[in-house]
Amino acid sequence: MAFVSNFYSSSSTTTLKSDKHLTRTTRSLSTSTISSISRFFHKDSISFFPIRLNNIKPNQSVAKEVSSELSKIGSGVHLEKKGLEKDSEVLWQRYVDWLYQHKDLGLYIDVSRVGFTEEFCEEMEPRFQKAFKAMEDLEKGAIANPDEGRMVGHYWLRDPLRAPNSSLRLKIESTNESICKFADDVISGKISSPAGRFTQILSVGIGGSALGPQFVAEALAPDNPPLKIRFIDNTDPAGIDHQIAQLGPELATTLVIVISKSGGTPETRNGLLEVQKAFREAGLNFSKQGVAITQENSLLDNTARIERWVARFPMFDWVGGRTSEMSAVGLLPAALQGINIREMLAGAKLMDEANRSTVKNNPAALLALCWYWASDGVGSKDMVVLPYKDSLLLFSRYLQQLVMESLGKEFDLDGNRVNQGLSVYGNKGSTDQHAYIQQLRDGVHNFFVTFIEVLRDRPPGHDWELEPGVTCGDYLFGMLQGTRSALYSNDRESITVTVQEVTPRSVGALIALYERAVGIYASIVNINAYHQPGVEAGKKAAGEVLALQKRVLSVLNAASCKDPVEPLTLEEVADRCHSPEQIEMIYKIIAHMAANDRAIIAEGSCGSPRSIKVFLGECIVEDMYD
Ligand SMILES: O=P(O)(O)OC[C@H]1O[C@H](O)[C@H](O)[C@@H](O)[C@@H]1O
Repeated sequence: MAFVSNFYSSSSTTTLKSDKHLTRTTRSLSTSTISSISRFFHKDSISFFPIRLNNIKPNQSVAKEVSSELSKIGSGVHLEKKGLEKDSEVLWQRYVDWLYQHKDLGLYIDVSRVGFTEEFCEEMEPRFQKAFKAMEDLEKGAIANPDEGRMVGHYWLRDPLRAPNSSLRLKIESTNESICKFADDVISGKISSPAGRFTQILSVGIGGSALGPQFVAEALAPDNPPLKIRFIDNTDPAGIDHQIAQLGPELATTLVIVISKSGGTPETRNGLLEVQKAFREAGLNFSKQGVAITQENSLLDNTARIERWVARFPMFDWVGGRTSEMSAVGLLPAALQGINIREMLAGAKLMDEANRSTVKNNPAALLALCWYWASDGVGSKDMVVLPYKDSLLLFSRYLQQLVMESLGKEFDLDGNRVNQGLSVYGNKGSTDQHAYIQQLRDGVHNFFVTFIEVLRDRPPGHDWELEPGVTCGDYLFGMLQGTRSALYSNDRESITVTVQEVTPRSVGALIALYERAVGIYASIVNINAYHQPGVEAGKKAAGEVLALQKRVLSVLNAASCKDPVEPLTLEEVADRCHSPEQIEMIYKIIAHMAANDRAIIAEGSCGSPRSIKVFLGECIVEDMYD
């Protein structure tokens, strides 16, 4: 507190005029104090100008302490922002100095609106060197996912020569060949359904086995693809019914691709069972229309082999679900929609090559640097991803899994509890400007933005001016630039990633960019990006709920088979299940069954749980719930 007051009184005014001024007024202060103040002011209060002070260390706790002390001072302190003119000069220089360009990909990254300093970069350098070394080892086949004892090989998928041995290389190459051949044969009608040429794809999968294909379909599928794609990515019966109903008679010419690395994910299994039922009811033979993408010898693989499905494609042990877009998971659906998957792979490969460089020339490292700066290396700010292009709508959803499942970890690699993460959300601009940008500009300052800009508005020859000198795309451009400026003027940081066009090549590059940024960031914060131990907890609990439901059904069945029927209270059900401590869950199970006409509330109502008496509508003599 004292040093903050002194700082202000020594500067004789509550206005900071320049960085030089800041340097002068802080000369007499200790290094750590200068560090704290400079980082705090620099980042949160005044501007994002690089401040050149020696020995500045990123020190979150002190910066936060300064922040809190300043907030106590309250309205007594008014910090004037730098004049716009001056800002624009220095900002332009910063823009030019830091602009990243990948010539072949036509991709740019602007980090000038993130306020990291040269000193911060220097401080971070050792961590980046460590991360680069870890990435090099990973690419050479190290066990980069120690908890699961696995290699992490998604980079080999687009550059098989980098695979650590020839057997892996051949597997990748032959899989890619067979994907292209299969897609060609399906599109040409050489491989067809009993009812004729395939016209539709129904993709059944969840998480990493759905989000990439969904994103790519939305981004790249032509207006009239050879096969249209639909997705079942949940165990919501109404959602599944909707997809099947939308297919209608075309179910007979639908290629069903079931995607699951493990081959045992419940939602995907349920989707498959529901689709198979629909096939039976339509008098269709599922095995003539089913394709499996899964690990060799998984339950799904064995089922597909035994039932002689149309085709099976491998998922490799060393490719995680959330980084599987360049494996059969993403490539097969894309190829079937007429998307040039060779170009996707080429874009990703070019990006990977660029990401083997030093920080300033390494686009993924630049992103990781910005993420670290903006979120204090602890996820203190959310990442809002705003593509200004409708076809990239699902990018943020795709990134949500890639980033949050990779970085959201309880422990670091040394076993310390760190509760790391980086939250991601966003849809698209300018649409979101009419939804939540108000809060971003004026409200709680808990985020930074990544704009995704696409320079080409629409294919050449189609543009027109809807008012003199202005096209529809100019508005979109203006909205992006305006929002970027408006956010910046209120000290909200942003990154802008620019691509020329949304093409298979640029989409491949974007995916590769973020895959690598996540890997590097994980290294600099010392966590395992490639496992997901937390996901298991929910799955295990869901299994326990379903096991309890079977016991409840068994108890209710026994009471419902009595003559006369014996309606039971919740307490009675819980006692007979030997689970009195589970009474709340038993209530929820019964309320769910009652809402679906599978249990009958004889007395009372679900709104007052203690009043309920319940029985089953029918008695099953041979209890099959046990
Ligand atoms: O491909 P699957 O084995 O069916 O897994 C699908 C998804 O399951 C879990 O939720 C994992 O956390 C995800 O990373 C994975 O993508």
